[in-house]
This record gives sequence, structure tokens and C-alpha cells, in this order.
Amino acid sequence: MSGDRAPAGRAELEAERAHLTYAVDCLRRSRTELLEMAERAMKTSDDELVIWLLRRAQQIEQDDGLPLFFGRMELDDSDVETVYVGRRHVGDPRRDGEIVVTDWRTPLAARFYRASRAEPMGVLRKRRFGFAEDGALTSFDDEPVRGADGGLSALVRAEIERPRFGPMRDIVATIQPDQDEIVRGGLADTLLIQGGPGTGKTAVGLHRAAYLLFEHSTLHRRGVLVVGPNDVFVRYIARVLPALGETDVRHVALEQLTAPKRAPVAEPPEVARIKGDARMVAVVSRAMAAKIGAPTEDLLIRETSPFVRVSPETVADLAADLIGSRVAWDRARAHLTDRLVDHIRRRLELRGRAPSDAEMRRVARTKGVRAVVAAIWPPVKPEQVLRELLSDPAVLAAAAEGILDEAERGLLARASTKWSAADLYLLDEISAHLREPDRHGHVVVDEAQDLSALQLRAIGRRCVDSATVLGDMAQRTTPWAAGSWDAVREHLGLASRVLTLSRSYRVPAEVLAVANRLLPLIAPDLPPTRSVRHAPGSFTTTHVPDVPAALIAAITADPTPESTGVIVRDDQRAQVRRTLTTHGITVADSLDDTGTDVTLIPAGLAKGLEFDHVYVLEPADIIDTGPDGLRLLYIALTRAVSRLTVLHTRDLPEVLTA
Ligand SMILES: Nc1ncnc2c1ncn2[C@@H]1O[C@H](COP(=O)(O)OP(=O)(O)OP(=O)(O)O)[C@@H](O)[C@H]1O
Repeated sequence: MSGDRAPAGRAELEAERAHLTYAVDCLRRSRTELLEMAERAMKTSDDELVIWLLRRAQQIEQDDGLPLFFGRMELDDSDVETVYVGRRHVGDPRRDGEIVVTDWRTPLAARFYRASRAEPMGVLRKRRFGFAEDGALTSFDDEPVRGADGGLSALVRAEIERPRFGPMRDIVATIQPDQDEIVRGGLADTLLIQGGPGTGKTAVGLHRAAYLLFEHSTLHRRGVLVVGPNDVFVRYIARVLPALGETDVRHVALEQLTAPKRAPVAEPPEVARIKGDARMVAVVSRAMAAKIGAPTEDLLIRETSPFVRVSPETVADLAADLIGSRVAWDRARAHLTDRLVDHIRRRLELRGRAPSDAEMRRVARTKGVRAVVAAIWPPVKPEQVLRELLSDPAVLAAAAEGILDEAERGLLARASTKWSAADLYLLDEISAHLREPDRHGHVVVDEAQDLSALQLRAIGRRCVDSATVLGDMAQRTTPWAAGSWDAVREHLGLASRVLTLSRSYRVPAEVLAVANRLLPLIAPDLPPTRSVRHAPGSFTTTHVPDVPAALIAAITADPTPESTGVIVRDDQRAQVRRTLTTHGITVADSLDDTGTDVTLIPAGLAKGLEFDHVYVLEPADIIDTGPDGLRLLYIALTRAVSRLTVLHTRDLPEVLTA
């Protein structure tokens, strides 16, 4: 699979290069044609067409630099015998648009990803291509489909093990069959994906978004939203969709989903747990119901002739089914206004009048009508409702009676005047009573095992069509987590099914075997994840008298072009950082910063990240962090692609020595 091929192989490589040159040429010509068409359309001043043509030409330009195809398949049951698969469609404008490269998202291309010995799907042979940094086609690797053993091809393995730097890459060239089934799940399906470390959940969720956008043009209008646990993570994954040609997808960190500008303050976990609990939904409902009022005086409309008088009882009757329903207040106000106007119109008609629509629109805008509607649903701000609820024991007692016990109510009594992360979602729950939030066609949510009932509800009400919800129950580390996929489904409020990814692409078998020993303690119901790769010698533990000194010695003795992550207990980060920098080792605090010797990550922020070589310092200390200590260790142990080195002075936890 390299350049040193036998003559026949070299000739094939040359033929493949020629096809690449041909594809590049076709794409260039298509672009020129689009620009020429845009110029002609400008003359007829068809603005929409001009914009569309220029946009398409620009998209082609953006793709420059990426290889136009990554795979090829030979088929035995189709008109076309050879199909090249790439990131985008390429046609030959000189041959009526004949297909030169097939978009990876088409049903035909699905065979490239799915064909297997059990189900060859008419595919005789798959070929994958390797490229140099400058985009030159340098190698290929053939995978016979019939009779194949289902193992990884050398090129796929090389792609997985390729050193990592900077943000996450797409996996479009090497999506595996178990992943492809999820990527191509229909738009109507909300999928809850349970997957162990490195099974590709994040990658799969993002590729599914790209697939759905390709399949459903309506989704561009409705929008796709990607929600990640924090800013670091969102920045890490934010380049994947643009690399797949999807530049319009909104990415947000969980804390930004509801209220973009607020920076939340910390609060004790026992308080956060109550605030995120599903029982708070009922507490909020009662607090909102307590805000609903009733008109006390007659509504007198003087703008009509004759005047019309409406009694408070009639208004209450007209509003009866809206009060206490889950119709948002702004909509309920609009409904009641319509009903009042209808009522007034009928009264006028009974007196022989035939009021015009314009007259009735004026009635709808009168002070009297507005006041009577506001008497029922007064203008309130979510912040004001929550402040009262948390600071006035009588208000809380009334709303939480029979729902929260006294101790829980005591914990809620607000100390800080600033909002916490859990408060943001209480505010969102309150806002949802007032008005519907902006919604998106599809929402992708990562690290969903950590979400509270209220966070899941906030996400559920932002979905129009469906969601892809990704997580690993073994990596749950928040105090308010819903706890199970059944609970996730219930709080999300969307019909959904759970699918499992059980093959790890990132973590070598030798490392996963160790991490899996923690599973009975942290997630007894989950089956162990199996790795697709062996990397003998990838896991080592070393007992040392001084962990930072040993780390410095190891890094200095082994300067490597690979990305190196150092994971420590959260409160040790500053100390380790100082020690490393004093010894001339450059340290980054996030993946954005790539030019350093190492990236230093506290165990609490390691979730979702990965490095070629990982050092985990003093695992016993990580376990001692608190109730989530074992889970934090599990996460830390599963961040490595190629090597995991554990340095310790204290005794190794038993699970690591077994
Ligand atoms: N089919 C694939 N081809 C190449 N690389 C892959 C493939 N699937 C996954 N990977 C790589 O494996 C790594 C893990 O993927 P990803 O981060 O999506 O996994 P995850 O399940 O979200 O892991 P974690 O739970 O640990 O966050 C990534 O670097 C990803 O690019």
C-alpha cells in the first residue's frame, strides 16, 4: 500500500492519480460555468439566481485543498462498474454532468460504508486512498468485500492512529458499518446513542447532522443545533461540520443554550441536584399558576358604537380552558384577545351592526382589552419569578408544598444574587411558560449522560423534527444527571430509541482492558466496550518517588511529535503547571494551543478529549476527588490513542493492579 509497488501496482496508482486530476479539472470547469452563468443572469437581473450561482461557485472554492475522493468501489450489479466516493458530488460539465465523484451521503455511496462479507451489497472490492499533506494521492489499500474478515484495513488503522493536533477531524473517509447505520438514521428518528469511550459517538452525531442536511433541504431553513458540555469542547468539535461543507450549523455550550450572555456562578452540588430535579417542573408550574390573576371590573369598550360592556365572569369563561393549560402565556394572551374581539363582534351584530375588520383590529388594540388580558397573564420576567421563589420562603413553601421537603427548601434559599448553571435551566423552564423558545429542525446533544431533567426538557422543547443524543452512562459526573437512558427519554419528551456503539476506535485493547475493570463499580449494567485495535505495550504504570519529577524526566527523555496530554486531579493542576514550566516544559491549558510540549487537563475537564500519548498522574488522588472519583479515573484512562502512562507514588488502586 505504498509507492514502492510492483509495476502493475504503480500503473494503477498512476491511473488513480489521473482520475484525481480529471476530477479536479471537472470541478474547476463547473465553477467557471457557474460564474459564467451568474454573469449572464446579472444581465437579466435575476438576483436570486445570481446569489445561488455565486454561492455554489464559492462552495466549490471552499473545498479546494481537500482530496476530492477518498474511496472507490467496484460493483457487479449496477450500470456503473466503478464508483468514486468523496466529500461532494463532482460531475463532468463536458459530458452532460456525468458523475465523476459520488457524494458520500447518497444511497449509492452507503454501500461503500456498509458492504460486508455477510452482506456484500453488490460490491466486489473497496479501495481506500492515502494522501500526502499537499493533497497528492500516494497510496491505496484494497479491501476485498467477499471473504473479508471484517478487520480494519491498514489505511483505516493508519487514519485512526494518525497523530492528533488541534481540533477534532471528520471521519468521512473511514466511517465504519456500525457507525454508518446511525449516521443515516431518518430525520423522524430521535436516537439515543450509548457508546463507550472512543466508539465515535461525537463523530457519528456530527456526521449524522451533515447527512440529514444533505437529505432534507427543509432542514437548512429550520436549522441544526449542536450542544456540547462546555466551551472547550465546543471549540474542539466546531470544525468538523464546516469540513463536511456545512457552515450554517449553530454550535453552543450548554451554558449558552438558554441565556447567551450570563456566566454562571458555582454552587454546592446538593443545591444543584435539587434545582435540576424533575420535581422542580411542578414547583415552577405552581409558581407560575400563582402569578395568574383574574379581572375584577367590567371591560367597557367605548371605541364601538354602541359601547359594549363585558363582565369579568364572561372574560373568565372565555379564558377558562387557557388558564392552567400548557399553552404559553404569550399565545394564551393572543387567543383570549381573539376570543374577546369575536365576542364583541357578535354582540354588535346582535344589535344590527356589521363592524368592519379594521374596526375590530382597533378594538383588539384598545387599552381596555389589553388590560383585561394582562389582568390574567400579567407581564412577568423569568428572573423576577425565580428570584421570588428562591428568596421568599413563603413563595417557595406555597409552590413546593408536598413536592420538596423542608430540608430541600432550606437548601434552595438563595445565598448568591447571581445565577448558577442550574438556575439558567430553571429560568428556561419559567420562560417556557411565557413563550416558546426558538426551535431547530434537528438537535445534536453530546455528553448527554450529564444532563439534568431540566436541561433535557430545555433541549426537547427546542427540537422540531428530532434529536441525536450521545452519551456514555459510565462517564456521568454531574450531581443532577438524569441517571439512565429511560430517564433521558422521559425528560426529553421525544419518542426515541436507544442504540449502542460497542467498538472503540480510539482506545487500544490493552488500555481498554484496564479501564473496563472499573465498569462493574461505576456502571454495572453496561457491557464492556471492545477495541478494534491492539497496540502491545501501550499501557504502562510506573511507581516513582516523585510524580512531577518523573513526568519531567519522561517528557524530556521522549520528545515526540505526538500530542501529549497530562491529566491530574483538578486541584493539582496549578502546582503541576508551575513545576513543569519551571523545568522548561511548555504547557497548554486547552487544545486550542497546539505549539506546546504538553496539554495539562484537570480530570474534571478531560471528557470528550483525546491525545496520542496520555500521562495520568496519581490515580488514587483522582479517585479521592469525591463520589465521582472512579468515573473521573475511567474518563482519564480512556483518552489515549496510542499510549497511556500512569505515574504514581501512592499505591495503585486495586482495579489497576488486577
Ligand atoms: N470510523 C472512524 N474512522 C477513523 N477514526 C475514527 C472513527 N471512529 C472514531 N474515530 C476516531 O476515534 C476518536 C474517538 O471518536 P469520538 O470522540 O467521536 O468518540 P466518543 O465515543 O465521543 O468518545 P468519548 O466518549 O471518549 O468522548 C476520534 O479521534 C475519532 O476521529
